[in-house]
Amino acid sequence: MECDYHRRGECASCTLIDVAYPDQIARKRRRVAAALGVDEASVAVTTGPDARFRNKAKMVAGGTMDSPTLGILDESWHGTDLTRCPLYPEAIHVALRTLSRFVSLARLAPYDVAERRGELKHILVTVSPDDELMVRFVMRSTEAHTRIVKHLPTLLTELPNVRVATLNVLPDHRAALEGEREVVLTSESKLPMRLRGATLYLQPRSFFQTNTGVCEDLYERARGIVAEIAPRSVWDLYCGVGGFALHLAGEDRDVTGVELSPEAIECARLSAAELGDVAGTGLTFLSGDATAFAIENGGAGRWPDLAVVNPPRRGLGGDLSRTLEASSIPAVLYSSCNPTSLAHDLAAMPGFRVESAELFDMFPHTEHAEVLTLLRRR
Ligand SMILES: C[S@@+](CC[C@H](N)C(=O)[O-])C[C@H]1O[C@@H](n2cnc3c(N)ncnc32)[C@H](O)[C@@H]1O
Repeated sequence: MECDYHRRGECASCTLIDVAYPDQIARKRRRVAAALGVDEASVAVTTGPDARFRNKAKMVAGGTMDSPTLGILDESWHGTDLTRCPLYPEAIHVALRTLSRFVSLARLAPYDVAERRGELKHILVTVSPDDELMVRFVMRSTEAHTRIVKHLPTLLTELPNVRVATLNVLPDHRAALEGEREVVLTSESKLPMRLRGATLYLQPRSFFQTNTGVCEDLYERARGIVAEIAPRSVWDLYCGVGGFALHLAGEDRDVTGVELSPEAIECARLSAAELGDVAGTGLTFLSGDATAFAIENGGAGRWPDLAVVNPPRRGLGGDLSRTLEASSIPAVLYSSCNPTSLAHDLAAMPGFRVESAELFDMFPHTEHAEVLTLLRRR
């Protein structure tokens, strides 16, 4: 992938950009195989385009109201504009150009980290497969709320595909992406992500994979694997807005999704209700801690035929790994974005063997790897 920002030394985010794409894949495949102790040739690989694949832009605001930058800050906190970053699709490029103008129009002062002055910290843009947008202004306070609302009609005229716009409040001076409080500025608060197998809904702070195309492939592959296992009952732990569970639903199958975020569960239930109209599903979504859920239900002897797990980067951790190990669950489908924590969890689950491992390259030009691993009880 060609990138002028990288060539000029302005951005170093894509650490593998100088490695030819096939070599990047070979390198990740080797790493996954080593982490799992399997033969490299057995690790199947799914890739998508190596440019314009990112569905979410997380831009740090810099510069001034009249000449803002949306991108990153350098080591002396000066803004570097990355609005033409080749990882983003055209809809995000257009949005970022328009949003730069909006910063000036609505008089949003970029936050100056060194001086602890200003309001606008980040602009976050997510694009759906239908090219609809969620736009979020992460601000130090609600000081600019009235001005954003006043000028919002102009933004919506210039970017008619904005479905959701919000103001997120991040008051403290810390290196966080977003704060707890979200003020929704549009009549809609959810962005529909119409995938091949189901429509998922994103609320402003919901997790979603950043590569929509490869994510669809991942869910479809999980559906294929699970169809062969044909379990009657499935847990989807760390289910987010329900991607795996919704793709695994079917007649004569109970699927229970568990997720910490109540907002994500609300979205998953909405998708399930829509899917129910078509398929008549046995889908249940619960908000809570995945480990506590497994311990409580397992303690009552309610183990499923299959557990799907898709934890954050830190992995399952000792308690959940040991609970799965001690359970009577015959198979686990583990989707991991971190081969290191995956290997660590597997070490605590010696009763399972790796039946298959597949690499889904969601994050070209970086070391990150998403791995779908089917574990069967020995
Ligand atoms: C990698 S994401 C996976 C989301 C989902 N499976 C998907 O396909 O988009 C991890 C999810 O775990 C959730 N999470 C984090 N800690 C959790 C916990 N202790 N119990 C349940 N869910 C948790 C996060 O909110 C996030 O939605």
